[in-house]
Amino acid sequence: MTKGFLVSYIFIKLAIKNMLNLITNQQMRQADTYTCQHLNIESVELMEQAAKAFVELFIKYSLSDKEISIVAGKGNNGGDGLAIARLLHEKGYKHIKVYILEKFNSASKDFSINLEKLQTLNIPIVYCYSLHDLPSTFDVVVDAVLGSGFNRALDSFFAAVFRHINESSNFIVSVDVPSGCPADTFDIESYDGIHAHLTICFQRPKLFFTLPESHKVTDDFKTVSIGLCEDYLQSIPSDYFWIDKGYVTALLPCRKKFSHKGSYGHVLVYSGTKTMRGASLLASKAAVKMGAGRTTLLTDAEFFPFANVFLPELMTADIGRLNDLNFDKFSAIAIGPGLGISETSREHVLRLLKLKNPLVLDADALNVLSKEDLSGHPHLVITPHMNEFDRLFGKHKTWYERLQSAKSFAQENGIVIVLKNQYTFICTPQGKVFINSTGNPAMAQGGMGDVLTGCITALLARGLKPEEAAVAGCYIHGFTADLLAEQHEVVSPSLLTDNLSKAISLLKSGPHNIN
Ligand SMILES: NC(=O)C1=CN([C@@H]2O[C@H](COP(=O)(O)OP(=O)(O)OC[C@H]3O[C@@H](n4cnc5c(N)ncnc54)[C@H](OP(=O)(O)O)[C@@H]3O)[C@@H](O)[C@H]2O)[C@@H](O)CC1
Ligand SMILES: [K+]
Repeated sequence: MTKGFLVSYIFIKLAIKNMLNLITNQQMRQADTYTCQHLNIESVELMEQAAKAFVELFIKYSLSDKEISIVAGKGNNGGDGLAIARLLHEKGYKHIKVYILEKFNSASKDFSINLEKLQTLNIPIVYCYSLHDLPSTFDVVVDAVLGSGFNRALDSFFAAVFRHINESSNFIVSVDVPSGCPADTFDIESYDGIHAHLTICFQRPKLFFTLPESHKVTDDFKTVSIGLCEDYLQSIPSDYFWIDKGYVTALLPCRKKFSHKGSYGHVLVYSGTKTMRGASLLASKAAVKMGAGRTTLLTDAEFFPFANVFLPELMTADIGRLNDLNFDKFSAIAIGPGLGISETSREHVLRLLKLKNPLVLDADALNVLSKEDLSGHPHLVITPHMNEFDRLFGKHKTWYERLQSAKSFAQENGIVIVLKNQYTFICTPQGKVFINSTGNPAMAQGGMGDVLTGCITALLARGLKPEEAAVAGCYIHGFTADLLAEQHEVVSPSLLTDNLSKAISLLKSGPHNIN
């Protein structure tokens, strides 16, 4: 092993180790106990740290002139709420009122300690025995009724309180999880808990928040570190990982001195039907901007002049002379964007599946296949959206079920499935799911998937493994759009593609401002 290789190997290992593994509520509670024992601190100190971390983020929302109602239960989530009330008071917040729901069998020790501290301050506390003890409207609610200890169906009192808060508040911020949220069971069918505008999670985002069904529970979520032992958390087994910047930057290959175009791989993009060639042009341009050494567009000879004017860097190959084409020279191939559904399309895709070149299948390349066609290729990435996925793998009632199908198929067949979502899931042959943390609604426009296909294919051509190319491609695609969305209401696929290379530089170096 050379020294340079060894250094980058260690760096990548460390980056994986430091990536956030998503864990269950139960495991989080074990981490809570472990941290207290290991650091020799009382659990109430951990509660103080959690409340501080919450407040630090909360004050960034500039709500100090609003009336803040802290609605608390009597477990530790409620204890957090009381500590938050005290800390906001210390920060100079003038309009704080605390409502304690009295329908709990008992109070936790740390709740009681925080209640005692709160009672010494000039903050109104209302003890609520019925719905009538709550005001008719709220401005800002800090929801601290139930957290990870939520363990059974809500009774009519809690359901009525939560309905009232949902219907009569301007802004609801939940502590750790929205009260009543089925974070581990994913059972959202008849949800009657809090619908937060923002949830501030402790230490880890919840897997549930990455599933589209969670829109009933929270509009947005942010995660704050509360000082739990990271080494212990990282040792908890999990199949789900939240992709972060450090992991992706460690994956990206450097452009080295004395390198040349041959050092960065050769991408082949199959062009689509005459009416949808824009899709393959977008994929090709994304491959160029993502740093592939060469990119060739396979298309009809009559289209060569248009392709060359659109993107002079593109090379062209004649689809009419396919039998003369030496596929061995391509380091990675993309097919699907604008392909069209036909028997000929299916023949093209099946031919590519017989080759060993790293391959990305998207859109119509998936629409002409069945799932049986997808096994046996050693370097295959497929990038379906929900409908494409369900056509191949059958209808799914929930996103959690869909995710489980993708996870097991990827593992059983040794392929990478990029299941597109606001938080795209990348399911790997090792049975892991990487969850992409970048991207935003400004990207919702036709052609965006074609750009993603180009990004992933270029990274494959540059030598990344299929799961690495998929993870890095998704992250950079969304990261570029996030930077652009600060200045643009809509981030079109062309705009995103034009800025890919700049965004990669910023990703590696910061600061994160694209202009
Ligand atoms: N993990 C960490 O690292 C840290 C966690 N921290 C915080 O602690 C929170 C977890 O606290 P927790 O364990 O006390 O549980 P919590 O959510 O307050 O609820 C318990 C109470 O609710 C009750 N109850 C349950 N279901 C119910 C229902 N359907 N309807 C009615 N009642 C119901 C239950 O009743 P019981 O089952 O005992 O009868 C009990 O009284 C966590 O989310 C975070 O905010 C931080 O402070 C520090 C670091
Ligand atoms: K809560």
